[in-house]
Amino acid sequence: MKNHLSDLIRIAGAAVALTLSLLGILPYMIIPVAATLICGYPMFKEAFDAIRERHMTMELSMSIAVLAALAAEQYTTGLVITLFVLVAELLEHLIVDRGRDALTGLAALLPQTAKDLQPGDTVVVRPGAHIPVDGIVLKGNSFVNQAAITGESLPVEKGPNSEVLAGTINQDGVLEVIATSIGKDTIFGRIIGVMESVQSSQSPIEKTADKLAARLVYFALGGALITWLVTHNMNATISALVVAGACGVAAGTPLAILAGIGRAAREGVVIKGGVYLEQLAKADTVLLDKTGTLTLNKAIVTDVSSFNGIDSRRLLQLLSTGEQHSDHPLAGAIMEAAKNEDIQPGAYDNYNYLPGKGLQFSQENEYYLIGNTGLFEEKKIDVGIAAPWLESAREQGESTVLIGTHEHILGGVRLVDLMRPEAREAISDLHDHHLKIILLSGDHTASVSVTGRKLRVDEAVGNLLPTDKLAYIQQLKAAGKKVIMVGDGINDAPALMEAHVGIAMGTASNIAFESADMVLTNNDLRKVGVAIGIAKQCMNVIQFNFWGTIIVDAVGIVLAFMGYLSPMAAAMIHVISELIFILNSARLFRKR
Ligand SMILES: Nc1ncnc2c1ncn2[C@@H]1O[C@H](COP(=O)(O)OP(=O)(O)OP(=O)(O)O)[C@@H](O)[C@H]1O
Ligand SMILES: [Zn+2]
Repeated sequence: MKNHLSDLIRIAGAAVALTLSLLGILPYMIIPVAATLICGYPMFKEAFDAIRERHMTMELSMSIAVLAALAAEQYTTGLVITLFVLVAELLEHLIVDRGRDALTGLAALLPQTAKDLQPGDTVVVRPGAHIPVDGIVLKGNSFVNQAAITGESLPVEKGPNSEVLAGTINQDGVLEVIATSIGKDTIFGRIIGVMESVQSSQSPIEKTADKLAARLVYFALGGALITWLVTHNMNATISALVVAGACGVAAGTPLAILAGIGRAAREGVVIKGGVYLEQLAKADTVLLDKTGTLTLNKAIVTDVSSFNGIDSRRLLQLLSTGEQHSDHPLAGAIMEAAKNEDIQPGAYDNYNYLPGKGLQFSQENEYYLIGNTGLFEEKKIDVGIAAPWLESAREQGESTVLIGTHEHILGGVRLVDLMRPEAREAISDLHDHHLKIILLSGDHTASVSVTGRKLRVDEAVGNLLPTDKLAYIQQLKAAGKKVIMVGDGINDAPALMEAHVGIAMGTASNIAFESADMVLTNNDLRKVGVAIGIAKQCMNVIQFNFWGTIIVDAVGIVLAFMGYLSPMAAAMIHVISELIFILNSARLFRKR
């Protein structure tokens, strides 16, 4: 605010001097010249710095114009141009700061009390209070307003075992919460961290904007030079210098990016940099992981079958022994099924996880395999006896997990994974953005195809190991595709990093937050389409400002050359057109 105050004092000073000299009260040149030089000091200083750093800014062409006016004894003109520049800068700062405050103001919400807390501590949150930590509810029931973080407009009901997020507001009940992360490690803390880093780094389009702004200064200088050489008309030359603005490009571009990222954050999408906003707008292909991304990670065992006469309780017990430490979604379902039958997992001697295939373990000198058909084929174990059972599962779009020894197959379980309720709508939104949608999965191709047909995706590819997913993306990129990958962030980390834009689901996983370029904080798949819409709107605004500025500057210089523009009219066009472009960017802060 303090630099705004000095701006205001300068503006007032210049305005008083202008009024006095217009009224003829101060006929001497000394006052308007002194007022111009003193009030215009910040502009002259920036122009001087620009020359030293060999970096073109509009302050340079404006300063040349003002000095030329003073030299030609057009004191009023010099003062008016200075006044316009000062007013324009002040308005521009006010608009940009207002936008920035809307985002960094969030940081003030990060509860201070959290500093003394540790993960594992219990906090009591009263009605109306901000929840200070990310955590799990131990006791109590309440509705919580999560709009600031996930963009959900309706309060969300919370009870024992619900997850709560720092920075959200507890509405009506008392909640006892056990902290899982605090301060900067909370989702809210990370969002703020991302916002800060976005403001300190430049995306490619911002660099383009800076280059364009510099070219426009050369353009103005060149236009003025030609005008002087051809017409020898000082007024026309000053007008040519003054009419060309570039702030709509130079300041409007970062403002639009910030606004887009800020709006996405309020919708529950954290975007880690302007570059991803650009990539989102250009994307033509979306790859969706199946398990955990399109499905809820809440698989249910629908059938346990034995193929060699082995008792089905014994089968479940072996399965739970193998799966007890796995965090694969299918493992969770198997553990749940065993628990429902009061079956306890047993002890094992050796254990190996086989990514994308399953696992093996040994117990009392017998080796067991648990996993997909690919794993059994690899170990040359005949699964012929299970073929009809496998086929009927796949026709239903169900997943299967087989269990066997190294000699023969013992049995298998069928599982259904519940589809996210919004998956279908999310996919149709993506189609509306003209994207090609491909389902990628480690699950069997037949059941992936069934899911793909249900969801109306363009292609469905199964039997992919995590490395195959990576290769698939590399292939698309080599073919010139702009690829978005949406995954659940744990086994998809390499694919998320390889895609132009990697989007992770989920609030909890650390790995997701690190390896992805974007995070959907509320797991709502529809927000991918929302983010793409915001990104496209942002890029349209930026392009509009680019072309608008080029056209206004070019037409202005031509009019000045032809002698149709007074310096005052030129200054007016410069300032008003720039303000329009900056307001065009600021418009993005508003919700649709
Ligand atoms: N712990 C496990 N127990 C049994 N089978 C497993 C296990 N882990 C992996 N598998 C088998 O390997 C396949 C591929 O696993 P992976 O984790 O690569 O993909 P996914 O998460 O199942 O599917 P998606 O690629 O759609 O997320 C699974 O479909 C399953 O058949
Ligand atoms: Zn300007």
